[in-house]
Amino acid sequence: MASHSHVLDVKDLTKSYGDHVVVSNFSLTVRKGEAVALTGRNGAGKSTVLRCLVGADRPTSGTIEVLGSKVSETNPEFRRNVATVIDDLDFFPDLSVVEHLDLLARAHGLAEADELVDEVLEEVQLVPQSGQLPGTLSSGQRRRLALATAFVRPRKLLVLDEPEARLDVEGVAWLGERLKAEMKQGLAIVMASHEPALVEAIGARSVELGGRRG
Ligand SMILES: Nc1ncnc2c1ncn2[C@@H]1O[C@H](COP(=O)(O)OP(=O)(O)OP(=O)(O)O)[C@@H](O)[C@H]1O
Repeated sequence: MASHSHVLDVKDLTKSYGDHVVVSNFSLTVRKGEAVALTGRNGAGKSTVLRCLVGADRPTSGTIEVLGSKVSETNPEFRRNVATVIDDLDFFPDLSVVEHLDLLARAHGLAEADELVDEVLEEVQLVPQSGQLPGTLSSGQRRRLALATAFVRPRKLLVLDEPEARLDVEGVAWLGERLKAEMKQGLAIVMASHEPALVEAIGARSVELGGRRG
């Protein structure tokens, strides 16, 4: 698998909802250590592309491969390679912050899960909230928890939908530094973003989506 030069290879992705063509013949390749920012107005199709990349939605036509494997939410190898934060509402209501991170780190069989969870909790500044349930967190804290879930699991491609949303200024700066460090380790990133400062901070290649209105 290490021989694949592209981490992500999207060819001629088209996605329609009924008669509404949201994304038309979209192609993209992303290499190891590279970041791509999907930009474009509200409704341009950014989230639609991201959902297709992670297997949460199916393309109408076209192909998507991650390290040479077709996208499949049920393929363990695909899930080991792709970490995603496209929705921060998907938490178990009765598991605390630390329990969410523990569960993920252990489920993915990461070595030294306890240490990793402690480090990530510290980094996202949720140590004081570690025993709280997701429903009792502020919206920015929930976003930090969502980001933390991506950092306690294996990943070669990170897919993020507006990761800056609801983060304070300091949080956006932290995220930029964290993503840059991940890229140095070889992580490929695809994100949708409305925050030029973040796109610039990580040196992401901008790809504008321009679907028609309506
Ligand atoms: N399940 C669906 N059924 C019908 N139309 C949909 C569905 N999901 C998305 N769309 C439509 O697809 C278009 C693209 O939506 P998408 O969420 O991908 O845009 P976006 O670029 O991420 O926008 P934003 O910047 O507002 O997040 C919109 O016109 C939206 O209404």
